[in-house]
Amino acid sequence: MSGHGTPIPMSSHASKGLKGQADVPGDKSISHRSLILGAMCVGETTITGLLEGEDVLDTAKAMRAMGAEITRDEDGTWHVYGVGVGGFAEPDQVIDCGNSGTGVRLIMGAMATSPITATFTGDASLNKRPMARVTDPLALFGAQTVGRSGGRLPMTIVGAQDPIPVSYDVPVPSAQVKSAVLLAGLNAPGQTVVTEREATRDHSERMLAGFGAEISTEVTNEHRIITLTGRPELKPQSIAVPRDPSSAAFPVCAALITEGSDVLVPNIGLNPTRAGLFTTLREMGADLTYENEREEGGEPVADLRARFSPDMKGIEVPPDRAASMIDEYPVLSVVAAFAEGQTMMRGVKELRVKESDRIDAMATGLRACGVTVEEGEDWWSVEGGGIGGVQGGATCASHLDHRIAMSFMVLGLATTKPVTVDDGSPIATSFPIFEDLMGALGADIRRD
Ligand SMILES: O=C(O)C1=C[C@@H](OP(=O)(O)O)[C@@H](O)[C@H](O)C1
Ligand SMILES: C=C(OP(=O)(O)O)C(=O)O
Repeated sequence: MSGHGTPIPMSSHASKGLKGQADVPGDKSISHRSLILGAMCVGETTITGLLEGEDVLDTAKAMRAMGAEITRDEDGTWHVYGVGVGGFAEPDQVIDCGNSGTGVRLIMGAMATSPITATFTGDASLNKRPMARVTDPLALFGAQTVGRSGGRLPMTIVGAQDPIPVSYDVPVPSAQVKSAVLLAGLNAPGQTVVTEREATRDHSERMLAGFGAEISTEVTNEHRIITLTGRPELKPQSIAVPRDPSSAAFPVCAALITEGSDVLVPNIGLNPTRAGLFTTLREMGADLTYENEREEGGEPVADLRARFSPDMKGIEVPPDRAASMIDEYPVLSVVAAFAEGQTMMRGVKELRVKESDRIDAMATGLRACGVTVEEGEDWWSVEGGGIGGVQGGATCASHLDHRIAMSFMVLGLATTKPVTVDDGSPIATSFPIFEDLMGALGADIRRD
């Protein structure tokens, strides 16, 4: 878990000619879901390419505490022996999900329709994040919740004894909320229906179908209506987790802003519910190409090739693209600082309730590095200074947020003076090999 250990101050220094291949780790969203769905089958699920970051390891611990047997071979293959839908055991300790919103929200959903009680907590960041968005729909299934004021962790959920299926319109664009409701629906007899107005990442829908659940999605002009039939017998799977586009974003963006760079990031999923950053960068004029485009496991995949792009222009990012790149706005704001003109990002208020208030965290650090940033509740804009136009030289706070820490480390590769973060330890939640991988490309990132 991040935030419990000693802070790791890090600095990033002007670098040139990033070169080579960046093999980024497995997808975080799919990794959490592989463990949770594996725990909800009877029999053995095998997982390769699992992201072994702290967030996912905390989910593995939680699934063990609720009765699943989970082992890891020396070669990195994971095995989950699940308990079946409705088969969770009551954990005898508090479940600590560390820094992970996905972990805690999905697990709360998965257990809320089982007759067990569980108490959840997290680190200082997670315990500030809103949980009512999940516990409100879980109450409709018959679960009861007691938490801190404002719907914060620590929080106890008493699972429903006789769960009833639910129809729920998700009021915020959130795959975590959608997924919590679907996972709760697994143990409710009958049909659970979830409606979302903006398409969010659809890994839960795809994986539930893969595990044999009866699930369908009806897409209209305004909605996506997902219908799940409860009490399926999920069938164990063999899962090869694809690489994480949200992690690929860091070496890709670093290559675009550092002179002489040419980096290949192979095997990245381009599921349209995740690929918004890459579309945006290409619209800005980035030299970012998709090589070897193919389908794997029903998902579009390509090798990304990113080269130094001195002529990028600021753009207006369409608000309806926000969900497909929600975790990538911090690093986009870094690229925007090196483009010519203004980049305007609207429809992004969800950024304020992530591991940190990401608009505030990036705006403060970028301004300290000499970049003009403006913001409102639901939007922000960055004035680009072009390549060579950003001073740097500041120490930026990471606020227990991996994406903020990594974004400032990318910034410092192309600023005139080095950029420092007060604490890089949260990087291990999603990208434990970040420093080694960036170093191997030629990025000068140091522990201070
Ligand atoms: O479902 C998921 O795996 C995730 C959903 C997103 O969160 P929200 O649902 O809060 O938008 C995203 O920010 C997070 O990193 C992973
Ligand atoms: C928002 C994120 O994660 P989570 O909500 O799972 O903490 C993220 O990884 O950027």
